[in-house]
Amino acid sequence: MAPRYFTVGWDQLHRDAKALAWRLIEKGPWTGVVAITRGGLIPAAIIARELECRIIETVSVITYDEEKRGDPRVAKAPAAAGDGTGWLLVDDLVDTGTTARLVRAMLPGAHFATIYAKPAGKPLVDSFVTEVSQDTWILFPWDTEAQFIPPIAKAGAAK
Ligand SMILES: O=P(O)(O)OC[C@H]1O[C@H](OP(=O)(O)OP(=O)(O)O)[C@H](O)[C@@H]1O
Ligand code: HPA
Ligand SMILES: [Mg+2]
Repeated sequence: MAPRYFTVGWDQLHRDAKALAWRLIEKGPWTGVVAITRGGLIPAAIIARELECRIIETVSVITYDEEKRGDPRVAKAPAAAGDGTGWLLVDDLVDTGTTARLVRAMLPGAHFATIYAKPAGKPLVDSFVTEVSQDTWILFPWDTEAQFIPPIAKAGAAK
């Protein structure tokens, strides 16, 4: 398990996705957006809205079961997008780069954009917004919910 967590709320996710859209608008125009599902779906929706892009394609890659990494499996290949030229490929983050390597091989012409990037995956991304350390696990808003936490004094007394 990763030793530290970085919690991202909906507001921050929206802000960071819009910051990515600002970087991408000057690199376009784009034929369409390819979302790497599932994590790339919400970032792709926000970016497509900002870029006024109506064409959305998907590629589904399953690499993790919760925080455990396995062999990447393509559950759905992109139906359109050719070799990716003119298309924007969007994911929530790049971590080890396992997913990115696989998808880049399918769409070598695409511009690959993620909101967050860890050092091992950073060389595989064309555009990103925020770098986090390799030992940080990013908690996305769709994977979390708010819950009660006991006061520090009570938590300390239990030790
Ligand atoms: O750089 P990597 O080490 O490959 O990790 C990054 C990938 O892992 C997560 O997807 P996951 O496999 O959990 O599937 P999901 O998007 O459906 O949740 C995340 O959404 C990225 O796609
Ligand atoms: O840090 C992460 N957070 C959420 N999903 C992930 N998939 C790979 N790395 C991560
Ligand atoms: Mg994913």
